Amino acid sequence: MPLNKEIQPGDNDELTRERLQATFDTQQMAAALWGSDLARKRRELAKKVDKLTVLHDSKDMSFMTREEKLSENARKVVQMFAHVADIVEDPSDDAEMFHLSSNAIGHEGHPFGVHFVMFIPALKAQADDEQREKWLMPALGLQLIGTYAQTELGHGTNLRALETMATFDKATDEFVIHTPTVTALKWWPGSLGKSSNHAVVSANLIIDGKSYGHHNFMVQIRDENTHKPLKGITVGDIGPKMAYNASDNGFLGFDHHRIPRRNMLMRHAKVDKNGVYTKPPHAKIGYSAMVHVRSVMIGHQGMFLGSASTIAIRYSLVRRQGEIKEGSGEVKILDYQTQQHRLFPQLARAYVFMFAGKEVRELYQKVLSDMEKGETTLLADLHALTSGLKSVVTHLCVAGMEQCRMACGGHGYSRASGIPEIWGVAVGGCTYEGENMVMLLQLARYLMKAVKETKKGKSLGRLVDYLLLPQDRHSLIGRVPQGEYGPHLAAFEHIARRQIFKVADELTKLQDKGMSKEIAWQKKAVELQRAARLHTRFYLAACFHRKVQSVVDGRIREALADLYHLHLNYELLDMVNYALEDAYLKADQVDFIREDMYRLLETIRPNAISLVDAFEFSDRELRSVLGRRDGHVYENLYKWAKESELNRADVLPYFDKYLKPMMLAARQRSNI
Ligand SMILES: CCCCC/C=C/C(=O)SCCNC(=O)CCNC(=O)[C@H](O)C(C)(C)COP(=O)(O)OP(=O)(O)OC[C@H]1O[C@@H](n2cnc3c(N)ncnc32)[C@H](O)[C@@H]1OP(=O)(O)O
Ligand SMILES: Cc1cc2nc3c(=O)[nH]c(=O)nc-3n(C[C@H](O)[C@H](O)[C@H](O)COP(=O)(O)OP(=O)(O)OC[C@H]3O[C@@H](n4cnc5c(N)ncnc54)[C@H](O)[C@@H]3O)c2cc1C
Repeated sequence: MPLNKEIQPGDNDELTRERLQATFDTQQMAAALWGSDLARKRRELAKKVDKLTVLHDSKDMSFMTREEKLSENARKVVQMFAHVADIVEDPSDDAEMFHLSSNAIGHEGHPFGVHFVMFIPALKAQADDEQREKWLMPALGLQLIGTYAQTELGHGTNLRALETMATFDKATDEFVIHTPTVTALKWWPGSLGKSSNHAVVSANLIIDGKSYGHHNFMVQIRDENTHKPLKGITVGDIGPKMAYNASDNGFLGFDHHRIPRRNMLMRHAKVDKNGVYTKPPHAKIGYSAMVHVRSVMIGHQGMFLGSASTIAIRYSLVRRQGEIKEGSGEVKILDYQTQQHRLFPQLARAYVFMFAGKEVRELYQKVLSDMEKGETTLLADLHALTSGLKSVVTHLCVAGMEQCRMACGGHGYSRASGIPEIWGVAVGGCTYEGENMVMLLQLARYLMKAVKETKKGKSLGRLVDYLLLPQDRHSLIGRVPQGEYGPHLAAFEHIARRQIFKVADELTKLQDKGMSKEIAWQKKAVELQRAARLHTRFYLAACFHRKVQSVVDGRIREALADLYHLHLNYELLDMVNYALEDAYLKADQVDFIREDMYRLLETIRPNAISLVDAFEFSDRELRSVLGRRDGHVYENLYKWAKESELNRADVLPYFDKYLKPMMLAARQRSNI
């Protein structure tokens, strides 16, 4: 029995030969990646979606207009929910539902895009019991479609500057929701433009002329039957974007629109009928829906990079171009060292991002259940971790996906590769849920606090315990027996700790000279975000280490360890300047890291296809001609191109309208 369970009759022989080289069982590797239960569920649901033709794309989405895309995904999402009980084991399992959606709908968006990822999590965390009964139950039952409307035309990052007002009117026991300026228009919320009929709206709570900062309110925006905007509400689509064009991100304005007092989400903060305000147990508890998305994004982004790696690696085993040894025939492009160096580190990143995604979800679930009991101690740790991971992972994902695209040469640039679309979706993640630089600075705030605690001999939390450890002056990389990678991980730790303390000291020095804390922060902001990045990259490497250690099966552990060691080498080289600055690493050690990385590229090469097969992306989910599981790329590229709307006729009207008259006129002039 081959270890790669992907082999099927009719496959391209080249890929079959590659698959037969695997040193591990792909289904076991899939279990390590997704968790065994989810891997099994994914496999089963993909088979069911294959059989349900109502869930299939009616044509390739690349050839559709925006309106066709919106309508197509609305059709499929409705069918998906109609059949959900036959396809998934547990419709309340977000991970299983995400995979169903990924197979049936793809990642370009659909009318329930924000409903499940923000609207429902906001209700779960912020609505009180009575409000949950009123809105959460209908929302889960798909009786209404919700969105999360926080960002405004003028402000997205600085939430304190949001302008939308919710003024309490004691006489009628209502809030008056109002958009005072054009910059106060809500701008960007997903599925708002044309699909949603309800929104969780962030607005400044004003009672008796006093502002209490922004809070969340439930607002019905469209009539349930006619779907027309309610009186006092202006709503529409904000236009095409880089990607996500099957999502109707929208704008929303209110003209003194009245809602009942009980439409403020009141699990934590409250306003009674006399206008008496009760503070929440934590000032930022109302930000929980954002933290939710940041926590799910990590694994999803890993999946996007995993998809791009699958496409590029499979294609690199089908594509032959040039010879390595003259006269011995063209080689598969994956046999070039440069191609391996371009792709395998991206594959390793995809793996670790998925592992980190799982860890962060576990912490999120813990914080959520704590919050239910009014306990918020771990909220700051979760905010710091998700802020750093969100920023570093999205940044590295899009950089990695771009490598995957370029590694596919010209065909990578075609939409047939599938990479442009997932790249466009993934790159949105650098901006939404907190612009990356801003979120890195949030983590930096936490790290600077951690330094203060460390100086008192205390730790701010588990994630920064390592700051208490003494700093080694020199690395042991290359000075310990071959195959020991402890010093590599120690180097990540050293680099992060040094940068964190360095910038903390620099801030202190500036303040000691009389500079205000805020100005000193500005002077050191670039260094601070670097500290946050290095801390997060250490977290990721340590997470990879934890995962490898936890694997029981020897073959899986060995194959994963190869990827982990490649990750350590590649990432260290990427940030080697930090280790050279204080002579922690010497030139010969850098050479050692490089040589070991090249060795690992060769070690990983025979397992390459099985490492990507282990993601178990179905062809339907991957939506890529280049990344087809069976490797039949060329004939299908030709078939795909023939679907182009431009091929509907040999001659298109613009020829007769513009080009022909121009050429005729040019010929006539030349005959004169
Ligand atoms: C399928 C794909 C769907 C995609 C859907 C996308 C949806 C969206 O994009 S929704 C909109 C998302 N918007 C954002 O993410 C906005 C980003 N901005 C912020 O989160 C905040 O404004 C901020 C964190 C940058 C600053 O907040 P602000 O309230 O102004 O901060 P303060 O200076 O008052 O306080 C800082 C203080 O608060 C702590 N903190 C901030 N956020 C949290 C949190 N979520 N949980 C816990 N603690 C938090 C922060 O750590 C500071 O603490 P101290 O250092 O102790 O003061
Ligand atoms: C695909 C997509 C989907 C979205 N979906 C939703 C949604 O469903 N609901 C919703 O409410 N919003 C949504 N948004 C909006 C999104 O959350 C915001 O765009 C995002 O938070 C960034 O805010 P901004 O646009 O105000 O950027 P800005 O803050 O204007 O950022 C511009 C630049 O200024 C810098 N900057 C800003 N503040 C600081 C600072 N304090 N320190 C240093 N640099 C700073 C940034 O780093 C960046 O370089 C979505 C956005 C996108 C792209």
